[in-house]
Amino acid sequence: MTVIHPETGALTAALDCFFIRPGEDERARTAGRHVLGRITYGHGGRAPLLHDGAPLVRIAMAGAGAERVTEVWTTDRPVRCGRDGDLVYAEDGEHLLCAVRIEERGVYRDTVRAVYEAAFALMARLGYPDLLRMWNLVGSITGPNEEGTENYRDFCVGRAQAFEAWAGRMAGMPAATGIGSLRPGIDLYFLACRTGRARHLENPRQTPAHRYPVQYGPKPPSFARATLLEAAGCSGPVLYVSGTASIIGDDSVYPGDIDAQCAVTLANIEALIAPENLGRHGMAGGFRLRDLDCVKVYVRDAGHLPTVRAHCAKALGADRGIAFFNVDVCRPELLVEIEGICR
Ligand SMILES: C=C(O[C@@H]1C=C(C(=O)O)C=C[C@H]1O)C(=O)O
Repeated sequence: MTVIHPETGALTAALDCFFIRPGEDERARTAGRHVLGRITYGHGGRAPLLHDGAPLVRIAMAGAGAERVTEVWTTDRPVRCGRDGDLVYAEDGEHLLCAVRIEERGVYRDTVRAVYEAAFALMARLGYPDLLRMWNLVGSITGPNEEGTENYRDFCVGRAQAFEAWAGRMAGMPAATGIGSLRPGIDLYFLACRTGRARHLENPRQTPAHRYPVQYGPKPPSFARATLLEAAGCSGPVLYVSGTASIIGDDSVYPGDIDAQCAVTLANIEALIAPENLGRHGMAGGFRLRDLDCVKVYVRDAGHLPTVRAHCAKALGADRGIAFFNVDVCRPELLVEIEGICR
């Protein structure tokens, strides 16, 4: 159930997310609520810091001439923020948002592992052991590191090692995004919650990413296709949908064909969020494409943007305030990727 705020008329939920663009004022949406974090997908990237009582993450995702978008996370509970080494975080008693940046380096895996383990340790120490969503914005994602290994594969090794080291202490791998950014280095931010509310889902059309064969890299990507956050307080269940692309089984399909890749990506999401798939995982409920909100769409070639916009408007609704970014996807042949939140 979603509740209307008595004064502002805004929809309120225990944890909420919305986008603001240049010239828009966040105050109409934050009245009576507390900000858990702001993530600016803009022109410059910087290490995250604490600003106005919450983490401020700035990631280079908008090219020259492209519009900046800020993702604002709010909660109905008071927030406490802090810093732990390079990590900045905010917590509301139910949820934790934390962020960190890894500066450019020749090889990423050991640092990725250390940073992930530091985030896991913070989550455990503050009492939010269940990771529910991770975003990994990787500069030159399909480019080589100084050993000649692709940066994404290098990143996946460190992340997998962190999950292996914490196996038994973590309730599985959550929904994620692993996407290109426009600046060297890796920006990461995570959402975690108190124990027992997060359930992870796979997609009947896709091989679980953590079981991809070795041809895609020495360690498979550690993530689930979606994470369902059970209701808390006045909100209904929320489904966090991972970055989804034109992959069937473990194969990238329709290389070079943007229309077909859009269709497959949207069909993958439709199958993932459908009542049948939640039922398969022993969960009630389900969603349709038009329930997707806070949608971010990543498009590799700027020339494909109009086509992708048209596909998304048709399938998701023209009025959804979708954010589009012209960045690389984690496999060179993937032209488009879509993520969002169903509620
Ligand atoms: C597109 C895929 O993976 C991408 C990479 C992810 C990661 O490594 O965290 C998560 C979702 C996608 O952004 C896929 O494998 O289907």
